[in-house]
Amino acid sequence: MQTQTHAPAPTSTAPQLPQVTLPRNPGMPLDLDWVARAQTNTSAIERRCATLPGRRSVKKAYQAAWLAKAITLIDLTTLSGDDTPGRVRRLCAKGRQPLRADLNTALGLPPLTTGAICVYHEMVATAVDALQSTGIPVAAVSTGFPAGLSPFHTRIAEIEASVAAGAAEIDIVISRRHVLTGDWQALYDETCAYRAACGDAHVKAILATGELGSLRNVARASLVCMMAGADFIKTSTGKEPVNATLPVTLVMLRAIRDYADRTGHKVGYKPAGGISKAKDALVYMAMIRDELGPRWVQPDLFRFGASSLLNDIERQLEHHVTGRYSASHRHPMG
Ligand SMILES: O=C[C@H](O)COP(=O)(O)O
Repeated sequence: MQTQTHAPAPTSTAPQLPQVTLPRNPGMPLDLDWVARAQTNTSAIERRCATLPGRRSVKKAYQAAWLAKAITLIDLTTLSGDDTPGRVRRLCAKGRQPLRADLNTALGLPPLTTGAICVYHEMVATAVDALQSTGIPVAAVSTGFPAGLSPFHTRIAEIEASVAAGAAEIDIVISRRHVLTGDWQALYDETCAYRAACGDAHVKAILATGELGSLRNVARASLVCMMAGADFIKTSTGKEPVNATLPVTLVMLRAIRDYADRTGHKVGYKPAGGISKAKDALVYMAMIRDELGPRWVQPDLFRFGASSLLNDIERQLEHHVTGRYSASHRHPMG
């Protein structure tokens, strides 16, 4: 029988303005021996993931604190073909004040913000303008998102244009074919070029894990992207048939741990796509805390890529305060 543990409340629910205080991952030369040694034990990984939600539930008093913390870790995202400046401005307003003021007060929380606002390049200028003097970074999905199959020079130009428009973080998509053909040198070179084009903007490397074929490929691609200087590794675009999962998360977190042990550089993690329930967010947070420690549960090292998670977290916090759930249509965005 599984025993439920009460995870301690996060040390602080007030890391509101995401400040990157860590030195960036500078990368390292491609180490093909290390890449080849990366293995995964799928059945052990699946067993561990199956038991985690029961073993690491967060109960009552701590739950609200963890959910408030989760809000600060969200890259609040809109990546739709029908995005408009108006929608992006509303999203930014939600990012500035993600929780209804009465709930914020009742919970005794300081002002919260989301970790970032994540949009297509075309919407970067609008988001930057809407977030002026908030300290909330704008993340742009560039490099021919989501497939990453546009000509290489246009992918580089897109990064440069997003940075020039004010994006502080660039979510790049890797070429899946380099992984599927085992061309690690090509993946490394591509990611190095993206990082160079980003300049001071931080690089989140989207692996599109649902298209990589195996957990071993996920582990190897994670290592190669970190060797190439990725500041974050991210699971998915949200557009693949399978997006963030716990097994993929475990593999990527262990790659991050190996890389930190060996190089001393902490790389961030961003699960993205299909994370829409507060209870699932708590499981991800428990896993990252278990695998990497509490330092990683901060906005400079952990983000959820999510378009609708905030909606459910706000509903759960409303229930915590009032004992009632409001209809989800009362939370039209986030
Ligand atoms: O990077 C973020 C994802 O595209 C968001 O996916 P979602 O809409 O399933 O939450």
